[in-house]
Amino acid sequence: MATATGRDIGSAKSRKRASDDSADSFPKRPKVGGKTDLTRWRMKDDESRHTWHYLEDDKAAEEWPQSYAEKWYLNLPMDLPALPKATTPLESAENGLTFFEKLQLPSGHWGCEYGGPMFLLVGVVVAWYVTKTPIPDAYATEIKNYLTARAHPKDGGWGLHIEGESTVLGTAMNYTVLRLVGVDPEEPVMVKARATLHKLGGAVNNPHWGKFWLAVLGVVEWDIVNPVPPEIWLLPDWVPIAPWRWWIHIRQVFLPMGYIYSKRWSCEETDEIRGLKQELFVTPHAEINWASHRNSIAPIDNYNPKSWLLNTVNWVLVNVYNPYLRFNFIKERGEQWASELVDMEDANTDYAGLAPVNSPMNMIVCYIRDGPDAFSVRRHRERLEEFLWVKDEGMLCNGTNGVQCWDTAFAILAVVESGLHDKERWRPMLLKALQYLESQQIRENCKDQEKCYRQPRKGGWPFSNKDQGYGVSDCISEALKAVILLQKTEGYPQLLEDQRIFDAVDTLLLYQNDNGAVSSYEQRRGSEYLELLNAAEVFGRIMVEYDYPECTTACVTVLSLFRKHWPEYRTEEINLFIKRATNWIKGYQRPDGSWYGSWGICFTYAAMFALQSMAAIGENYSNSRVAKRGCDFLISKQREDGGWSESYQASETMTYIEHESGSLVVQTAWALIALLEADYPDMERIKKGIKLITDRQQANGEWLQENIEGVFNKSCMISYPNYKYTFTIKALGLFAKKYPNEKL
Ligand SMILES: CC(C)=CCC[C@@H](C)[C@H]1CC[C@@]2(C)C3=C(CC[C@]12C)[C@@]1(C)CC[C@H](O)C(C)(C)[C@@H]1CC3
Repeated sequence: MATATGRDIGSAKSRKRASDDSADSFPKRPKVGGKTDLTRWRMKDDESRHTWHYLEDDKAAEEWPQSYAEKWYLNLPMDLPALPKATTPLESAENGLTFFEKLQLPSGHWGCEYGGPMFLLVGVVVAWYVTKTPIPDAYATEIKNYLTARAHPKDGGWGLHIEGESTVLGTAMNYTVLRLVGVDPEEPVMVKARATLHKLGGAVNNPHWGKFWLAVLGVVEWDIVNPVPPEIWLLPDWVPIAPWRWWIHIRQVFLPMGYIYSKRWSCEETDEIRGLKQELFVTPHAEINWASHRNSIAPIDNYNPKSWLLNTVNWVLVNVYNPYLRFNFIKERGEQWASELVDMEDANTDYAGLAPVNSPMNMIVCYIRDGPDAFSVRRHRERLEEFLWVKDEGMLCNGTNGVQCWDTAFAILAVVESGLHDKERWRPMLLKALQYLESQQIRENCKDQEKCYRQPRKGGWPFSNKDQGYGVSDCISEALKAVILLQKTEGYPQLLEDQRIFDAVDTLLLYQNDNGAVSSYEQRRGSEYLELLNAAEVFGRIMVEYDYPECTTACVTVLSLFRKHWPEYRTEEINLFIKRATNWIKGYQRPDGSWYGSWGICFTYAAMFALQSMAAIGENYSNSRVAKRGCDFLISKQREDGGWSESYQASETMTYIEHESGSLVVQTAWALIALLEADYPDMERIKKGIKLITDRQQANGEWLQENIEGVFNKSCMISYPNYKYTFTIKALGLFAKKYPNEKL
């Protein structure tokens, strides 16, 4: 059989079968193909633990009918009637809410796909594969469908995220996924992807994380993987590079990765692995000098090239430390401590894990260490399910185990800030949402908090759910704002007594950095110089916490609200916090009046937050230079049709770039919220944007999905499908509040 690059890899069928002793214990994958029946998929909301189930028979499907939310996730017809046409912005907001209410889940929150990154599914599938977890046929089929649908139309490869160009990481990893779930290497999708991978130099050009996954599978030798010594965890805390100072995501990934690297553990060889060994490389596998490719990387993957310092450290580790100085007792102590830290992470998240990169790695650590039947492995196996999502295109891996608390907080805020929370009509929905947030507040600090380098989390809210259990500054803030606003409205129950509100504030006050700004999961602990040790070539700004206008603003707005209602509680500290935070926001404004946003695209998203901060301290277009410049920047980007449109490339390049697809509803809403918060005086300009939003509203009240909204680490995009409701409704509502007599 000839590959698209002409090399013969031997037919999958004629190849020698895996030797019976090793391969027999592996669940055999049947041929994958076709489609599942989308009307048979159900998403179980077990107190916001989401898992997808495929109902095999009619009876089961009848007994568990598909909800509106499920139909919406799967893009199936919802058959909702057309609503009376909105004649005012407020009616349009209510039409939007009528639709959005239908998507609320039984436990009171909203669910959604959280896709975009194309480097996550590989972790889940490799973890399943090496731990011999059977992969249900319906999963395999829909994974194949998703990856086929998302293969780059130009060359059949995959990028770092769904909008990106094909890379080695994306292509080699997703090709591997497809092989592991049972796709035949001769299928057109594989042939095309393989050709692209070969053009990019094959899998030896994988970035670090890609090489790691292939080493776990035994497709490459460990010599190709740059060092991840678990001994680094033995460094005393005062050392400036000690890992407790790193950003939580890189820290929790390096931890299990280090353990597995140190063990040089690889899965036994199987048919699929033998196949991958032949298919992923441009030269014959046996002839590859693995060590010589440690630093090989395709230019397209090399977004953040390794520093000279890291290259030197790696060289010393490989050529001096590993062969001559790595005494067994140091190695074992490093492994032992890493293993204990993995256990603490598992205990603190009930095996859910921080995110879908470290979670499957932790599962593999447990498998290596505790054996296949251990509770730890079984529990991980269950929790891994929660990262998966099914949509019309197929099955994908979400960026976290959901967006539950985050979206629910914004949903409440949209209604309250539109002034609609007083209306009886919206009370049941809001009450359920409040009950949900109540149930998800984190009530206890981590077990062994100091030992595992966690900061207090009691009183906080996570981004997804309480099981995951990581407080994030802005998730705490937005949720607390939603809770306070509702609880201070007549007719809503006081589900959280004051002490629980104080707990949230106490936790929040721990987040401020020395310069007044606020980061994401923790206060900053290390210097930006640690970026010199960034080994993950595909991401920038990943080694330490940074200052974010979004997170800083969220804290400013909630603390401003809090002090109005509880003026006596920690008054001095709160006043100082707000002052220092808003000063930082002012100082962070760029000469053109913009702010760089890290979690949404990009300057538009940040402007919304920064101008809210200014509003919180009474600064607006007419009395503040900062607010005026912020508005002028936004206005300079308004398009002819009244909308805004920013490309994900703005996040990558840190310069404003318009999206080629024209105005976008979500970004228009962000810009309008910013202008409304800042009291921008030209109503007609704002109304033009409002018109764009209402014109795009469908008869049943919904808005359709447009371009991707979110981002992380500058280079990877991620979807927030509920933003097209929460922010549009908020923009419409704010406008209606300010200009109640304006018609559409
Ligand atoms: C590089 C690695 C380890 C990749 C795994 C994916 C995670 C790092 C991403 C996926 C979702 C993600 C973008 C998220 C955030 C951090 C990084 C995450 C967890 C946070 C919590 C940071 C603070 C933000 O304001 C906000 C709350 C919006 C996001 C939410 C999603």
